[in-house]
Amino acid sequence: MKVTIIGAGNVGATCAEVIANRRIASEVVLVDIAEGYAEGKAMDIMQCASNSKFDTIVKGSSNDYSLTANSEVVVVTSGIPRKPGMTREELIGTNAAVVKSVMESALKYSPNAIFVMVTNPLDTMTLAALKITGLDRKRIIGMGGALDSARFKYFLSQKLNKPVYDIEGMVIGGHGDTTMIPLIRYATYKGMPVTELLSVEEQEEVCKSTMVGGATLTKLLGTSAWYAPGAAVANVVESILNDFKRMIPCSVLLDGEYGQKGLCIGVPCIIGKNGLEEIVEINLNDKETEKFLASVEAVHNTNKELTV
Ligand SMILES: NC(=O)C1=CN([C@@H]2O[C@H](COP(=O)(O)OP(=O)(O)OC[C@H]3O[C@@H](n4cnc5c(N)ncnc54)[C@H](O)[C@@H]3O)[C@@H](O)[C@H]2O)C=CC1
Ligand SMILES: O=C([O-])CC(=O)C(=O)O
Repeated sequence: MKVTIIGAGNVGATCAEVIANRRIASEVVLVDIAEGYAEGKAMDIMQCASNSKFDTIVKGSSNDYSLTANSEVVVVTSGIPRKPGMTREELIGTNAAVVKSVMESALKYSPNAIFVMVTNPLDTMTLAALKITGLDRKRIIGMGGALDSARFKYFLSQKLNKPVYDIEGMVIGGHGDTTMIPLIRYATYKGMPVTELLSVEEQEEVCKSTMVGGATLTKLLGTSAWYAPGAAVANVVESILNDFKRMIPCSVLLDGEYGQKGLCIGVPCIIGKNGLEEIVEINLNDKETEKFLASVEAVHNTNKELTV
């Protein structure tokens, strides 16, 4: 099982390390435009192997895509991250050009791959990848909701003072500071609705912290986060390679689901060997529907700036 990761920076290299450490794939190829960088990251990760006890082979390539040939999954993390004070949407110009160049090269060598998009602004870059390649929507999945949901569960665990492992929760909508929708009504602690365990103010605090989770870390770190993003991507890759059919909120092209068409946005998806196996249409109440429609409008507005 071979995975290519384009962009050997913070998120790409972390994802490679998680995939190797958890033995999710047998081979990982990191590709980066910066000369020597991907080779260096790959060598560093491989020098973990004897202590961390994994057999996955991690290779690096300075923009030579022949090494990526016949990957089952291609992860796209290449592009610039935001700096404190910026929105993800401000990255659109630079990153759309990067996505265009890498998609064409990657597809040439791995014509049957499933693509997992990470580059921001995520929902728009996922749509860009679809437009550039003309691939079926099943094969291009944007990773945003897996990360946002992990943050949601973390903030719930902090507020409830319970282990994160005992908490379930999902975030849908756009992967943006104001567009994501933590579904608090569906969140549970061991099956018990968190809405029965937290006050309305506490619930609002958790949702707010989740929505600005990426911005908070960007302010603290000076660049955007990588550990949780890398782990979230690895989980999506794992569900594809093993055909686990896990339900993971991902940004995919809607074709009538949730009453929407022509945009990629986070919705609950069944992720398996074909990529997007199914979109799950959960019931949204009036308030959630209103938030979803606002999120759809915001993502459409960002998409208008796309020139690829
Ligand atoms: N969807 C999500 O949930 C998340 C998305 N992101 C996004 O992921 C992207 C990467 O973030 P980081 O890894 O932190 O950035 P980074 O700057 O650490 O790494 C990006 C890498 O891409 C490489 N690159 C640029 N152009 C390239 C090209 N044409 N071909 C190959 N490699 C190229 C750079 O040389 C760099 O090594 C950003 O756009 C960031 O906003 C980050 C975290 C979460
Ligand atoms: O905040 C950012 O720009 C990076 C990202 O998407 C995240 O960490 O959620």
